[in-house]
Amino acid sequence: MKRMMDSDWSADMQRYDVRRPFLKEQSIWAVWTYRLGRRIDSREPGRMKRVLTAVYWPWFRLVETVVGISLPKSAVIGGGLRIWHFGGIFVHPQAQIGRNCTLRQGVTIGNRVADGAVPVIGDDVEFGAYAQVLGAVRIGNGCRIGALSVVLCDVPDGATAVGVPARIVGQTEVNGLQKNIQENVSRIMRFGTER
Ligand SMILES: CC(=O)SCCNC(=O)CCNC(=O)[C@H](O)C(C)(C)COP(=O)(O)OP(=O)(O)OC[C@H]1O[C@@H](n2cnc3c(N)ncnc32)[C@H](O)[C@@H]1OP(=O)(O)O
Ligand SMILES: N[C@@H](CO)C(=O)O
Repeated sequence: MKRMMDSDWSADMQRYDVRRPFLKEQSIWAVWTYRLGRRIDSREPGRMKRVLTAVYWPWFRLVETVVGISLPKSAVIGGGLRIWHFGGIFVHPQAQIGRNCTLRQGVTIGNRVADGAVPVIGDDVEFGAYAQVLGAVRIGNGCRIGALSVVLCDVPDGATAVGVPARIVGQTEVNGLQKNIQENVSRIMRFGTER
């Protein structure tokens, strides 16, 4: 069978910058399984696709249960996914995650209520351990979500969101735009006291 090139998987592997990652990082089993599911879904309809899909489901359930990482193949996740550690990681089947994002143990990207809308995550986003991002929120490019934070609102490009519910505590330069909320807030406060 012709080997299919999967540039997203190649990008994932680059982020797992260790020798023999399959022996050292359980999370790569889940990432590999997710990419396999996407490749099967992209095949032309036919008997082979049906057979592969039928075999895929028990394999997916086994890996999901063993490593505690649920990456449904219907979710859209860009290349360069890096998951540190494992356990309690759930991505909603309709979620969208950009390129080069980093997840950690306990992260949930899902809805706020059953059948509710789900997050859209930009590129280069870092999720701290046990971060929860819930509902119809947009997380911009280059954001950082603090450990144990619960994000219920949009987070602009380059911002750091922390706490329950999450608040923005900082913003860095993304795409050439200098933004720093903390600086702007102190400037406004200084202006207020100097008048
Ligand atoms: C086995 C392992 O090691 S697994 C690895 C686990 N580690 C992680 O998951 C790392 C996640 N990283 C974090 O949560 C970090 O604190 C970050 C990235 C959110 C912020 O880091 P920094 O930019 O250095 O922010 P800094 O430490 O200056 O904090 C800024 C403010 O946010 C607060 N803050 C930072 N992180 C959090 C958090 N997770 N929850 C609540 N508040 C937080 C700080 O107290 C500070 O508040 P203040 O301005 O009122 O004093
Ligand atoms: N480097 C790891 C530490 O365990 C992380 O960022 O999660």
